[in-house]
Amino acid sequence: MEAATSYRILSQMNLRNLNHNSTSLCAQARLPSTFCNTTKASVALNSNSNDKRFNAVGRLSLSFPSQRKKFTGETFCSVGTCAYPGISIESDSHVTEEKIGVLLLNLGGPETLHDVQPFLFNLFADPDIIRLPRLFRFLQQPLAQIISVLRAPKSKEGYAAIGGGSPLRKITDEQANALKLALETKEVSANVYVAMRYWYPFTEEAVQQIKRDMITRLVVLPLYPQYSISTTGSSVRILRDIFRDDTYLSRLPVAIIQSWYQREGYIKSMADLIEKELPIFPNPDEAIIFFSAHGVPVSYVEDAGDPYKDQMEECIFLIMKELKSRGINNDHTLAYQSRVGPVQWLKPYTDEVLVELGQKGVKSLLAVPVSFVSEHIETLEEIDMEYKHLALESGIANWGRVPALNCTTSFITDLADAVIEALPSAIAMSTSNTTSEEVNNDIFGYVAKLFFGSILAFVLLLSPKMLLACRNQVL
Ligand SMILES: C=CC1=C(C)c2cc3[nH]c(cc4nc(cc5[nH]c(cc1n2)c(C)c5CCC(=O)O)C(CCC(=O)O)=C4C)c(C)c3C=C
Ligand SMILES: [Fe+2]
Repeated sequence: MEAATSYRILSQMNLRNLNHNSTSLCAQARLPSTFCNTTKASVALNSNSNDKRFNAVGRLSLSFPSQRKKFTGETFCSVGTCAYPGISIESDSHVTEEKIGVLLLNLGGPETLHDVQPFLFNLFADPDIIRLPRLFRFLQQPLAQIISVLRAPKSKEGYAAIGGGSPLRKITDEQANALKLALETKEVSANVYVAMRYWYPFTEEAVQQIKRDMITRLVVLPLYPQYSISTTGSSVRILRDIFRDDTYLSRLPVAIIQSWYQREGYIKSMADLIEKELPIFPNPDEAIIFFSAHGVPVSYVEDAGDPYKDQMEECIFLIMKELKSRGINNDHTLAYQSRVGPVQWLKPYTDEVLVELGQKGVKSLLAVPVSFVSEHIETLEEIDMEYKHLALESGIANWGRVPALNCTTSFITDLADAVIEALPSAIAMSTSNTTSEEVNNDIFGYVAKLFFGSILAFVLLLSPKMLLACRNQVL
């Protein structure tokens, strides 16, 4: 679970690496006087979307003017650098010691065939996976029991076909180690922890380790590039529940990276994988680039406001833009795989599109798994076996698939940058995560209600008719 040994970091280092886009910041923050200089001058920092301001007294604050949306109870930042409205790091002494932690969130997977049914139970017992109306929530666990038992044989077949278990834990641990090293290269030492949602190491275990290690600043990094209620949303909800009830954790400064599909490093790494794979085809220019994303039920997007579909489409757009800039102009398409149960899922469905493309005479197709950054059952079994078979059967003669990013150096380096950029925005969870705008609205709303309520009460209670009515009542 823990991919770290010891660490000591000076706050100066956080600031030195604040933003890879901003050379002026690096120059400023490297000054040894960062935390003791009493000059009040502020340095404006430019980043992609956030306005960051640093002043030489050692106070750093961030604001996110236009990116924030209210979203199922979470403060949501679509660019994904940080979830909180603002922070301040203050230091009385010359340097402040920090014990930095990075918490990687992932789904988890059964390690043996024996684990499959209990893993599925955990998954279906999650109210973010099967969304029952509040009134029927008491049915969640019995329903999870039934569905997991019914689903287990099919799932087991899949896991058996890829060696008897999910490779997710091993790959995520390797990513954690690689991220720790990448951070060290950038002079940030940190403990990197892994928290799985539905199997070992569970979120609770990782959080206990963070407490034991007395981490003083935490960056939460979900290993899902795009945000979905069913993935990042669910993991972060659990995390908030655990943190809320704990004195130490509720005061721990935390930055949550909600999504990172727009990051240049990630987009370029995906484009690299595609560029590298295209030459396997007899006519590389003619191969269709076929993005296949894990689906979600349509109701998530249409009723619950899940940004997953929009983010996925934007992500594909950015990858294709990057490829075009490299002179790669292949046709592309996006479809959704891995639907479960009888409800409508995001369309078009991967299996249906493959058949259609085959019927249209497409001969070469490069599959690109895009919603997940490690190999897992849906790449190794569903894509490499089921979909490949279906495609060949449908007349697609040349089949290729780009590997998952796993520990690709450029990708891990970019994750390290994302962590470093998020560090200064960490804020305690016990602090209300409502935005200042919302707080203002609340205050205005409260004052307005008080004002109009008082007038109404005054009019009603003191009007002669009312007084008369009251007197008649009493009499
Ligand atoms: C972005 C990634 C994922 C989304 C969105 C997602 C939503 C989602 N998944 C299910 C049901 C199942 N998922 C299963 C496995 C699984 N799911 C993801 C990723 C996303 N899921 C991964 C990476 C994995 C594989 C883990 C592994 O062991 O390798 C499974 C179990 C496997 C199977 O039986 O197919 C189920 C079931 C739902 C219902 C859902 C959205 C509501
Ligand atoms: Fe899934």
